[in-house]
Amino acid sequence: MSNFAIETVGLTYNFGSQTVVKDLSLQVPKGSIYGFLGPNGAGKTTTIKILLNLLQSPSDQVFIFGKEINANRIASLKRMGALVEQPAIYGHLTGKENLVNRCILLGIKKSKYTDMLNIVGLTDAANKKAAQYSLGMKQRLGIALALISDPELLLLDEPTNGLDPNGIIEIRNLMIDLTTKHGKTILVSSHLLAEIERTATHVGIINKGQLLFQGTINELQDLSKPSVKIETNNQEKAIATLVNAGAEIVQQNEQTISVTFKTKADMGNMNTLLVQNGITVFSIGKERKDLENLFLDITSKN
Ligand SMILES: Nc1ncnc2c1ncn2[C@@H]1O[C@H](COP(=O)(O)OP(=O)(O)OP(=O)(O)O)[C@@H](O)[C@H]1O
Repeated sequence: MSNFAIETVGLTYNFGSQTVVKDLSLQVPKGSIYGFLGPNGAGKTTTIKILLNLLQSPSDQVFIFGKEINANRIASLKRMGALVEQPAIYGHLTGKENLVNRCILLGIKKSKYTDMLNIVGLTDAANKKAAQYSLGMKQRLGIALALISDPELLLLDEPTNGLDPNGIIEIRNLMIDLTTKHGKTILVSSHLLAEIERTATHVGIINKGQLLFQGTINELQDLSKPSVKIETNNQEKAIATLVNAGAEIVQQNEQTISVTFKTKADMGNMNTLLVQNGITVFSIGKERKDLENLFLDITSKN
């Protein structure tokens, strides 16, 4: 049995003569929150549409819970819920009515709507017209609609786009609840790493249709070279002293110097060296390149 909720194998997709997805091999583990990242136009929405069979993939390139999608279309779609682009909501109906409508359409017990409102935190707004919902509430209602048939896998295309910080936090917490309390797997796309770095367990980064990185969020963090940030009373002299001793300066400004390091002992040695040369060290500490810069590095090199 496959451990992956989604697996693509060398997936390639063209719009006319433009290759939009190139040799893409995604592996989304069951139970993960998989952050599908890439700049605008990278091919994220196209990939999600292929995963939902809204665009047809060549055979043997897309597998949902281990089953080839074209040969198992209905069975695969039953296991997936999705929010792609704008949620399909009727503004003149209340949140409850939108959900009840969907239940009727899918032949699901109407009472299911209460669970859905509860999961997405809209119980208090159940009888309010959806047109009066905030953008974040609309997104949550969209997720409730996607969840109503109880799919194991949710595909969310930029669900935090246009939301204010509170709305982003609500979606973030909802995704964590859905995986930890309700056993779902989520693939969530974004063009901003910062929006998903705190929730994603796994990350796939694409640019121009190609996968540039795939792994756990910790593996992504390990890629950023650790460095030591030093603040002294004489930056010029400190830089000269460190460079003389063979240190690699990665960044410098009026207040601080960042130097690569391998072990804690290196940090101690740098401190001693500076003090012995008459420099006062105000602070010295390990730092990591922030993930957003790492993301920009990865996507701009290709
Ligand atoms: N229906 C279409 N016909 C032709 N080209 C398309 C079509 N849909 C998307 N494209 C092109 O495919 C490329 C990838 O677009 P896609 O929407 O998948 O990117 P994305 O990563 O989701 O970007 P964004 O974050 O801007 O939504 C773009 O160059 C886009 O212009």
